[in-house]
Amino acid sequence: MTHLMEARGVVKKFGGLTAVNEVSLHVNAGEICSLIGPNGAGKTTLFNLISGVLRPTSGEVFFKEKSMARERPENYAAAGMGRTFQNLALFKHSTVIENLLVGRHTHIKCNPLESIFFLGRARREEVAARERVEQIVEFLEIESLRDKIVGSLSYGQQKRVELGRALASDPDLLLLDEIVAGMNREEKEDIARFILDIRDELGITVLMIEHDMQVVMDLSDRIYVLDFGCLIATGTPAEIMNDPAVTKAYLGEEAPSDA
Ligand SMILES: Nc1ncnc2c1ncn2[C@@H]1O[C@H](COP(=O)(O)OP(=O)(O)OP(=O)(O)O)[C@@H](O)[C@H]1O
Repeated sequence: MTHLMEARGVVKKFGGLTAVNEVSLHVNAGEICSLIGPNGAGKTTLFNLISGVLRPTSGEVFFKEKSMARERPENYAAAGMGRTFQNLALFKHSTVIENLLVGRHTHIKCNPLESIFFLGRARREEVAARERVEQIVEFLEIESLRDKIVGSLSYGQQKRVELGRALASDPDLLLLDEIVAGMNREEKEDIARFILDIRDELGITVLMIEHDMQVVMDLSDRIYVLDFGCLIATGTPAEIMNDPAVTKAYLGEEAPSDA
């Protein structure tokens, strides 16, 4: 089977520290996969390597079977990779709609002259962008927030807008970095439902870093576990829950035996 995204033997060193150590993983089209591990395990660094924010010290990332080694970071969205960030990456003084339109910019192909005079292709692209953004607003149930300034929204609402911004680029693979962190139970349940719908209704594959084990166990088809930069386990939620190496990484001790 060909993988939508594959990391092969990826290493990232920061000076003397090996943050990601020979990690190989893949995500198949249509899956929801999670990347978990204790604080400092290397999850965000690995996400940054997958999404082109960082270059690996060695190893390679493939997306749609193409090596991304020479791809410029700004081309990743157009290639079909969308992501959210652990710390919100929104324009706080702009409205929700304006933020979502920024996420749509990868689909704008008109040249500056067409854009200035708002003619032909520029007009068609603008109309298409606004239509798509309105669909996302409806999908994420944020109609009442559409004209609000992002900085005035609650943290949970802003996270939902950031999810919308990532969706606006129509990604094939969506990378979610701790999307439910800081949310209350109700907000988490809403986002969990949206993640399932993103896969089932929009057909978008998801790879997420998540500390909330309830969300991880409920949503994931497969889970990868990192510890000290190394991949220590991979499997279904049931397999991961019963893996002694995972318990040891989280609790710092061997899992109790059945005996
Ligand atoms: N730019 C950097 N320069 C130096 N060290 C870094 C850099 N980025 C990350 N690190 C180190 O790499 C290791 C992995 O960090 P990373 O943020 O990837 O872990 P994480 O699993 O995402 O942690 P958390 O769950 O706390 O977000 C840590 O020891 C961290 O201090």
